[in-house]
Amino acid sequence: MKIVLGCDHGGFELKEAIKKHLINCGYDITDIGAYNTDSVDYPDFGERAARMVADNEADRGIIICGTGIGISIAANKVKGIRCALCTNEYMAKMSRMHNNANMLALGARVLGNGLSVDIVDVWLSTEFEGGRHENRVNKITDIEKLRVEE
Ligand SMILES: O=C(CO)[C@H](O)[C@H](O)[C@H](O)COP(=O)(O)O
Repeated sequence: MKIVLGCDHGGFELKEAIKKHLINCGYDITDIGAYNTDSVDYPDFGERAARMVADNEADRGIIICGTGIGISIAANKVKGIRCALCTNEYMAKMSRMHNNANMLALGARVLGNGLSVDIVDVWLSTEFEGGRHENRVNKITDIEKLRVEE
């Protein structure tokens, strides 16, 4: 599975920890930055990672800022993206089972590294349940179709 990682300065250290873990697990990782803790703007990285997922250059995306809020809002503006901001393993599991989330957002100033890695592991190993949830996810896609074409 190809995974794109992105973050702002607030998420840099957690992104590095997650990257190390995922490489050890054998995932194919693309790191689009940030590459240090110099101040940057989270929408740039949220959008870049989201476009890679939307364009099938990555299967999933994991993005990190201070709270996870700003970067998830930015990613969710990209057509085809369902980015879930998760603060625990239950949310991570449900975001896959019920919402078929293709991106995960984490808040580095909210979560410790250990919990974050556990959230990532659950999120990556949980399948979409389909069934009644398929129709609901399709309705989200229908909302996107109302937008003026990009
Ligand atoms: O977007 C955010 C909040 O929704 C992120 O937490 C950012 O990392 C944060 O806003 C960055 O703040 P800073 O004071 O510039 O470090």
